[in-house]
Amino acid sequence: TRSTRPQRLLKAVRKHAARGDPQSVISAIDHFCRHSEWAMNIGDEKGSILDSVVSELNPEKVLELGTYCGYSTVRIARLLPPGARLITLEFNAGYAAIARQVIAWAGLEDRVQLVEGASEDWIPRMKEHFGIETFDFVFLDHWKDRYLPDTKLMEDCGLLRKGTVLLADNVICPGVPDYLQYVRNSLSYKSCYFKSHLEYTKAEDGLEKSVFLG
Ligand SMILES: Cc1ncnc2c1ncn2[C@@H]1O[C@H](/C=C/CNC(=O)c2cc(-c3ccc(F)cc3)cc(O)c2O)C[C@H]1O
Ligand SMILES: [Mg+2]
Repeated sequence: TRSTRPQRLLKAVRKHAARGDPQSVISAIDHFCRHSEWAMNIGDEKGSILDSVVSELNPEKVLELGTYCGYSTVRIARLLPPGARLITLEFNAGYAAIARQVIAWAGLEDRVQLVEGASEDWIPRMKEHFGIETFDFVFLDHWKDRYLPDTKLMEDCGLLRKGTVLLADNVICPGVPDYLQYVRNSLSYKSCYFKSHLEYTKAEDGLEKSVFLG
């Protein structure tokens, strides 16, 4: 049977990236998506904004919602100190299988825990199952209608602390209007918009950075 796009993306990583070299994995995926097949990775332009937010924050405990092929997982994990931990949630088994191999090729499996399952099932279990008190940084890039309910769920589960940073992809395209309205009007967040472009295209998109005020 025909291979899937994530399988072809992994093949391109194995062919063009050096094992243990996260930057070459990132470049191989960006090249594949720009010249072979578009895929919904955050990409190089918005990825540089993600890099600057992570580097400035130096987070110890990171949560990513929506792993897909692991592109943003690699972008974030490569910037973390070895003691730091990134938990990434992905409910599609096929995507999870590819992402595990992409993360391993980059040599970052010691910092990343990929959990297969739905965010709404795992967010309430972060404390008892992973011993997480609160997250320092959360990257939202899963189904767009899940951003707001999952943010409220993280608040209710006490997983956010004063200063926790939420960074949301795709706030223009495909768009997350309910989430944007919430973080921009809630007294519990200080929010700002980073204008950019939809990965590998000229269409407008952007990231919303929201700091939880407690
Ligand atoms: C609730 C939940 N729990 C765990 N994993 C979850 C989950 N919801 C989705 N996921 C997983 O995240 C991934 C989903 C991501 C959704 N992202 C998107 O739909 C998405 C779509 C576009 C886009 C833009 C313009 C176009 F013309 C076409 C597409 C661009 C992007 O950057 C995106 O992230 C894969 C899925 O299995
Ligand atoms: Mg996205």
